[in-house]
Amino acid sequence: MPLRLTANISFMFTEQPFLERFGAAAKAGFGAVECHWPYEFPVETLQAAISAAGVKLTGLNMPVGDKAAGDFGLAAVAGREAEFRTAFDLAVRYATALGCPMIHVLAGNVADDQHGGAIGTYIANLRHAAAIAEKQKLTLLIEPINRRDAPNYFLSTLEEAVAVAATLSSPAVKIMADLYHLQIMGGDLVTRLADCVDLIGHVQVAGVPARAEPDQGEVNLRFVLDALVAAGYAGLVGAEYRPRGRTEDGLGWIATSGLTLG
Ligand SMILES: O=C(O)C(=O)[C@@H](O)CO
Ligand SMILES: [Mg+2]
Repeated sequence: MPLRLTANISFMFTEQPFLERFGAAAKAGFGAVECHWPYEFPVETLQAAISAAGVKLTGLNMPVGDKAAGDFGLAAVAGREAEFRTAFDLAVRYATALGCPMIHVLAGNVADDQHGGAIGTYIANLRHAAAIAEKQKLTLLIEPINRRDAPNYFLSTLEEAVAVAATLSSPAVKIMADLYHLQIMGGDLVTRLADCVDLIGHVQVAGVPARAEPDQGEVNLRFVLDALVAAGYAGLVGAEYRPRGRTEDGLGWIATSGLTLG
């Protein structure tokens, strides 16, 4: 079975206002989309846009806290557990109302000398969220983000994510394997991903280092995706890149990717 591609409409189709991107993705052939933070719109408005476009929303991010003040997630940030729970509840409300099965739980920025303490906060917050997600049949994604783009982000390597997911041992907690971040943080994608394939809940793709269409750069996407399938991965693949030009003009890479759209 070929893997199915989703369009991340927070990076793609940004030529259109947000609500019009569902329709733009559908017109380009996508049957599924994911996004980052849809919270500026009421749930009913999003439901209408998604249903009019005839697409499925497969993933969204939980709120990150005060982005203007430097927040990029709350899960590993000590002292903000109440805020984490409120933000998580909002994400669950949106996800369930929109029929969206996956929520990305962002860890947040933590100073290097605070990492030792932050792991306890991270595990406790994820445990709380996982219990809710298990009941609601949602999947929580944790994503290692590379340290070049996000130097203070708490979760930066695949191996750390594996250790966290293994500690939690919840069917609701999976890793979002974004090949862009993972290539920057050590590469060796085929072997490292195969070693933890059972813990991978979602894959995202972009070219490296440009973070544009994955048809250029240092990763042979087809080779890596074929290896993931051979290792047993059968989930979705999100196109999370910044198009070099107009989004629609840059979709040619899909034809040779082995991915399916519909
Ligand atoms: O930046 C990424 O990579 C993501 O997947 C986002 O969800 C976080 O900004
Ligand atoms: Mg990503």
